[in-house]
Amino acid sequence: MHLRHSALRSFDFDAAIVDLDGTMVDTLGDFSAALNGMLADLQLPAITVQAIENMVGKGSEHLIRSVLAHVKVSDIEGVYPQAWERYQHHYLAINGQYAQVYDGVREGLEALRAQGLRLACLTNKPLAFAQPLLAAKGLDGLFEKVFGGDSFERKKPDPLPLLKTCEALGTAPARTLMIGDSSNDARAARAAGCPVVLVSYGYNHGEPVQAVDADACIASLQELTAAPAFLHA
Ligand SMILES: O=C(O)COP(=O)(O)O
Ligand SMILES: [Mg+2]
Repeated sequence: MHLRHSALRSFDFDAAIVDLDGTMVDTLGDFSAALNGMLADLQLPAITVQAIENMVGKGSEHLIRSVLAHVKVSDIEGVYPQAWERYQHHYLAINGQYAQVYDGVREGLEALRAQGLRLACLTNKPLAFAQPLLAAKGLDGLFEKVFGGDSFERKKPDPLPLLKTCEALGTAPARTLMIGDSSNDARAARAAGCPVVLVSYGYNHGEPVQAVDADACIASLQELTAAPAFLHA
């Protein structure tokens, strides 16, 4: 594991807050199926997975607006209500069918739990999408709390969802590790006062994740437990 700040070793964590898309589950196939179903219903051109990848991470509202702009819709706000209705319809119909849990996720999280850490999932995805996805992938039992992009007034990169999640767990932000895949997660964590580790394999808006200000960058969640000093200095 590449640690950028040796101070991280001095932390003894009570909990971890784990991002969903791009961190635990590769959901690009689901996003592609739901968005292209929506576009077909609206008689608009299809979008590639590569283009979608750079738009994921800031919640569904941002995603739909970005996709409509990408296919050159001029009246985005006029089309938005129907687009959102069609997107929800398609997403809920396929949720998890074209998505895969990344290697090492289950093992890494189980090991954190075995070390006594409490786990919460915090995603910018709507809660109504996140809960069935975690259940479909058999990950739901790992988490004491699950919060979505619509659970609080503001989404990541605002610190509010992290602070609210710490409050729900009853843990101090400085003793609660954020595990994510994008600058959204890192910025929210920094502002909330949570240490933050990013995975190298997710979606970071088309930018190299190694350039993001975080405490470590890891290739698998299993690395968190392969270096016990990281967790219990
Ligand atoms: O924007 C999304 O729907 C995905 O968000 P997440 O990376 O916070 O899970
Ligand atoms: Mg993510």
